[in-house]
Amino acid sequence: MTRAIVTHDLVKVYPRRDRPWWRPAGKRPPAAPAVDGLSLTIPAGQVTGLLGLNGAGKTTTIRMLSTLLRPTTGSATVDGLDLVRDAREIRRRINMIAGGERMVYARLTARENLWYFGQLYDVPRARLTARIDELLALVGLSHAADQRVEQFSKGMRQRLSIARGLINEPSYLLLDEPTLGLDAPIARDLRAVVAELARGGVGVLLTSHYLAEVEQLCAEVHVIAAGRLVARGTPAELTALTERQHTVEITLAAAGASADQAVQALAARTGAQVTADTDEQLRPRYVLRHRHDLAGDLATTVVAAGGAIVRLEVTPPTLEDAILALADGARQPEAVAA
Ligand SMILES: Nc1ncnc2c1ncn2[C@@H]1O[C@H](COP(=O)(O)OP(=O)(O)OP(=O)(O)O)[C@@H](O)[C@H]1O
Repeated sequence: MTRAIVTHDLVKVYPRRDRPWWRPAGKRPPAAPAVDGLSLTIPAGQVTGLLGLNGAGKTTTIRMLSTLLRPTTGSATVDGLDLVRDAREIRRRINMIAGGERMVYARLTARENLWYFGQLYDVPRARLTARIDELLALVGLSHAADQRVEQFSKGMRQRLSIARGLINEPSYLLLDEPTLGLDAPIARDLRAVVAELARGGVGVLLTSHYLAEVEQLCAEVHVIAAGRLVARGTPAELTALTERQHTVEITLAAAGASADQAVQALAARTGAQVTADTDEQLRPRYVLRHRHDLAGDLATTVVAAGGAIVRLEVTPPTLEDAILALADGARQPEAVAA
């Protein structure tokens, strides 16, 4: 059996809360599902991204996979174990870290918190003491181990939440915006830890609004919109899928008929869209849009035609463009196929 979390047609409909208690439920339309038939695979040993705009259903999916929320219909397995029937066993193998949430107790010290959660996860006592020390060192809290959490800064609490999420040495780690609100160096350390865990065989599911983080860590990304899968692929594949274009902007020192002809000829030959105007200093400026980066060709052509380049700037398509386009596409009748 390949080790993975596999979901089949997972659906979650939250009960409607906008009905006053005296009004009968019968006539109202049911609430739209927050997750609507989601089938995905989160393999062991890699980081898999789950992306979508606000309200797409990412947190709901993570809460179902962490057994905190029961699916309305559909099923999921974790290394072959059933999400609902084997929830107790699954809880030992899975953990979740949610950014901005402090899933630790203020009245307890850092060490006491980890001891408490370790017991909850049935970590053997003989292992637990050493594990707590390792984790406190990992998140840079060894010096504050015996301080009460109420005296901690926000960043320290978040770091302790990360240690809590790793206490049971999970086989699968569900990360919901894990670096939200973290200082850049701590966020970078956390990314390094996540990459290392994946290399060691842990299966990680990551949601993040920091797309650079997603591009850096994720082997594969699932994009969801309104609870449904709209696309799947490597970050590079998704970026290419949307056919967003490279934009090359070139500014020349002075107007010249042959440089102008050269730019227009290149655009005609490649099928690039071209617009011509002038900058604030009235120097000729051209903007070319094409699926490929034409900067090299453009520079060579212009120089060969005697033009002097004062500025050349390329804007490649980004994963952010892709997510926006995919989410947009999902609202149109013919959605981008997954
Ligand atoms: N407890 C709840 N009760 C009712 N509806 C909910 C509840 N939690 C979430 N929803 C709804 O379910 C949908 C999906 O929400 P969810 O939080 O899973 O999205 P998300 O992709 O995590 O969004 P975000 O990026 O904003 O965190 C939204 O329409 C949201 O309003």
